[in-house]
Amino acid sequence: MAMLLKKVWESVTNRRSSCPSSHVDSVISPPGYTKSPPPSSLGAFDRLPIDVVFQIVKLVGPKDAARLSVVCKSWRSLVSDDRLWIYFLQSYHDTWNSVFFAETNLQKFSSHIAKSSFMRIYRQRVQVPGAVIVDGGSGYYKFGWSKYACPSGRSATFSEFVNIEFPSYFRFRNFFATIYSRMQVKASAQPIVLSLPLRNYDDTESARASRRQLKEAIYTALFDMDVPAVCAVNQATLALYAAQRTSGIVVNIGFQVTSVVPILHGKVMRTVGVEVVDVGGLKLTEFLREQMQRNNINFRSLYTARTLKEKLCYIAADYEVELSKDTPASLEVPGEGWFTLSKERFTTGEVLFQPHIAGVHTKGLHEAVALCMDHCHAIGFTGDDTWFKTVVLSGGTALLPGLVGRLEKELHGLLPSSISKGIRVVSPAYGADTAWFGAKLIGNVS
Ligand SMILES: Nc1ncnc2c1ncn2[C@@H]1O[C@H](COP(=O)(O)OP(=O)(O)OP(=O)(O)O)[C@@H](O)[C@H]1O
Repeated sequence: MAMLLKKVWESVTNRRSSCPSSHVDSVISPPGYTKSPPPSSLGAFDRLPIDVVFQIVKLVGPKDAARLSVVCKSWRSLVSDDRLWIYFLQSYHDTWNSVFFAETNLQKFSSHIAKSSFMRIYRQRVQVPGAVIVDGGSGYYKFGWSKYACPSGRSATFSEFVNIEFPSYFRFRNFFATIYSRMQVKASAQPIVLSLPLRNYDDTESARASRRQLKEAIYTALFDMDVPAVCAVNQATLALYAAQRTSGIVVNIGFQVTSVVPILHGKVMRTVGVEVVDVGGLKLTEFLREQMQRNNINFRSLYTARTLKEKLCYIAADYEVELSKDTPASLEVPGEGWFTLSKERFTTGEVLFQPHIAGVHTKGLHEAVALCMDHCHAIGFTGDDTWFKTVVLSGGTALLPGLVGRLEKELHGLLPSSISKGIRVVSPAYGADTAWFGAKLIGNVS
């Protein structure tokens, strides 16, 4: 292998003087994701099959591949191949593995941006500084950099800012100023990609006005802080992008409520209707606390109940069958001691499907999703009856083990086979940080 690489460089050095040089900047492939035509002559490398030369270039890496492009037209043609740079994007940087999806699927939503070659896209990734990413969840906000693998910080929104969803200019100024100071970055230095909370879902004039008001308050607060560019997208659409899809139904199990959001080609289908269930992560924690108090399990803080919920609870595949089983499990909570839960482990999550057991009078999660699918099917505007059959879960509570299988099972039980055939429930790829990852993906689009 060392010999082969040596040969590449000898060939490069010999030919650099004889070939007309060109700069990497000028290399732009035709629109689309293309394969370059076979190069005319690669000198000594002509004796090797082109696939082998291609493999060698993969091995030399992106930096040296870019250098090869200035040797002559033949090498430039070879190393401009989109497949090579897609390979580099996906293999050389853990945090860039979604760039290919973003560039091929999300870029088309901004028709004014001309398509670039993947070689150019790669170079932009190296040169352009990242964006600040903020997911202002109603329970927990997450912030960080688009170039980083995960959020650099998370904090409880409700305890610090009471409720950031009410469009108050000063509340937003305070919220963003806190984040910029924690990130130790000047607001004017970076663009920001922001996830908007899912509120006022309806397709009515007053709901539209209230969404506009929320956006305006956010934009005004940010531009008054001299932020150079703002991109704000709703949480559900970002969760869908994080699952590398642009159409489907997003089920965001939020802090206070659960939203079932149909999205087609990146657009929330408000005409179909967004279903809202008044159960979220907080309700489950409170219900576990009540059960523990009832069963004389002593603890000091609500955070203990939350930890036990996150570490020991699950969703039963069949609630009635589970009730007849012995299901104890124990966990040590630092500062509080050991706790053992039994039936509480699955009765807590069952509130999502049977809210009445926690005294909440609303439909179950499966019923809300089935209703949404039924509406999507009835409207049927695309001629494609499959786009709504992928259900993408998001939010921390969606991490409860067993949720995917149970939701699929309930949907098959509720819907006629014409609708339920082909349904797939997708677990949240990034749990509570799902919207943050969707925003990061947008922050990385050229
Ligand atoms: N592994 C887990 N299992 C169960 N629940 C979890 C887990 N991880 C986090 N949660 C719960 O998820 C909830 C927080 O979720 P998340 O951060 O998605 O809310 P949010 O983004 O603030 O809400 P919203 O979508 O309403 O803005 C909390 O109730 C937390 O206890």
